[in-house]
Amino acid sequence: MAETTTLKKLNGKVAIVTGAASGIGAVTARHFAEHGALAVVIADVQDNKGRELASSIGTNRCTYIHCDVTDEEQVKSLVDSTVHMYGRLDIMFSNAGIVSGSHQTVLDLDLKLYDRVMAVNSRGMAACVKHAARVMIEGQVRGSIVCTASLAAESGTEFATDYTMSKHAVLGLVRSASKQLAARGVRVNCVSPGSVLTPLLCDMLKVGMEDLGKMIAPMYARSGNGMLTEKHVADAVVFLASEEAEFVTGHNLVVDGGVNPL
Ligand SMILES: NC(=O)c1ccc[n+]([C@@H]2O[C@H](COP(=O)([O-])OP(=O)(O)OC[C@H]3O[C@@H](n4cnc5c(N)ncnc54)[C@H](O)[C@@H]3O)[C@@H](O)[C@H]2O)c1
Repeated sequence: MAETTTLKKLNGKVAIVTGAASGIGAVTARHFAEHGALAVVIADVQDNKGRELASSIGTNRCTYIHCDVTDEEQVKSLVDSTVHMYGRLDIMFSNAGIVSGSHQTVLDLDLKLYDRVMAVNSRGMAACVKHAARVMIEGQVRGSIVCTASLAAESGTEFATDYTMSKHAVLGLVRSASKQLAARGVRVNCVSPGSVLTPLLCDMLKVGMEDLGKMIAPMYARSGNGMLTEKHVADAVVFLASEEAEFVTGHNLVVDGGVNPL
């Protein structure tokens, strides 16, 4: 009984998770439900995967909404529909992200790919923070917004210039928004995961899931911590989203087990 009570850190909360059809977002959406969230809205562009996840969590408290975060109208509509269906918005986990299909060193920067990465990872993130914060303030909710940054948010990389720039921008957004929204009762933080086995990292490193596992396992083996998984990141997001973190805002919570390849 005591165990069940301590697990429910998000009792009664209404949450949106973007980029929730896969990887870190999918595991976090499920984790929100396990932590007692009243409702979890899964937002993504992968409709089949998003719908399957929503029904596996349970359609009584989980809904899938198609939302391309590069389109501000779709983001506004996602937030408004959530408030319409569930009466409020307590938590926004703004997590959708992509990488370019090429290595993107500065000398070879393909600016069309650059624009796409910035549109999802930076502009999309800003739209989610903007519209979530507006409805939280309007509903007088002491809300929590958590964005997904990256280890690449605070360090340069050998390649992926566009991705690195887009994640640096997330830190600027979180630090500014947290200052602007503190007096209105809305907290804004981010998580910065190390390498996690997801389709995004496969795309970035141009390998399949099995080979990716073989590539990153030795790095984690050296640390003695075991592999970093989506669940470790989800635990950090639940903490930031919960009232346990009620005095935490403007923070970048690095989740890498002390193994930082950058
Ligand atoms: N996997 C890692 O090692 C790692 C490390 C640091 C940060 N991150 C960040 O974690 C976040 C989640 O990535 P992941 O690793 O779980 O990858 P993933 O590819 O499994 O998930 C990303 C999700 O975002 C969705 N998405 C892409 N474009 C979208 C758009 N325009 N609108 C809405 N949804 C969109 C995808 O459909 C997908 O479901 C990203 O922001 C990524 O940059 C990942």
